[in-house]
Amino acid sequence: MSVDLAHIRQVMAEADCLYTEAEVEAAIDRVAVAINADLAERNPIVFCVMNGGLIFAGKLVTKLGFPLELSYLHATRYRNETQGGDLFWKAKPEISLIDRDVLIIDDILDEGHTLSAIVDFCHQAGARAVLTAVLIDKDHQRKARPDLKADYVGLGCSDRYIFGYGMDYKGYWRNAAGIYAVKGL
Ligand SMILES: O=P(O)(O)OC[C@H]1O[C@H](OP(=O)(O)OP(=O)(O)O)[C@H](O)[C@@H]1O
Ligand SMILES: Nc1nc2[nH]cnc2c(=O)[nH]1
Repeated sequence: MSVDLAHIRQVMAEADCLYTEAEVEAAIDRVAVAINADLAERNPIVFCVMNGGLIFAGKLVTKLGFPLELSYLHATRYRNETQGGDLFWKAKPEISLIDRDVLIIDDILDEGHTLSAIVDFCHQAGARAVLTAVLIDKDHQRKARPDLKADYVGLGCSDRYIFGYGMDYKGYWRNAAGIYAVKGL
């Protein structure tokens, strides 16, 4: 499928900026302070959820001042679309989780099916504790479970389709240095 780059550029030009780069960086700092306070003695395995978690995870882990192991996993249910479907595992963790404390880092908690499935997987794989950090939590009533929350949340947003800081619009603008909402979505 060919990509209409003019459309991709137009989406950026018309988008609403929800958070500037400075605001996102301040949120990442706050999350790092909380995680440093909680996990410094727990020798965690930290997983970045690809692709969207890449920027948040990369920035966050450099602010964590304690020993940790860093890896990635790849589960997707949007696959460059703006509507979610079934969860598809592209890469499961290979490192043993038995009796380990695990921190999952992702960009967004939307309906939460992705994070729930990843947390369940880690528990089934023998993790002692599974904690979650998301850059942004979307506010609506469609969570996979009503009580679904991440342990560490940088920012909140209204129920719109957002991109930037790792989050894509049709595979693009993960590189945007701010968090934007698509006009009309
Ligand atoms: O809370 P949910 O409704 O499950 O949605 C959140 C997930 O959706 C996005 O992933 P996506 O499947 O788009 O893959 P990507 O990370 O490669 O963009 C995002 O990175 C989260 O992992
Ligand atoms: N880019 C992006 N990915 C998502 N995955 C779930 N919700 C969203 C969203 O609003 N934006």
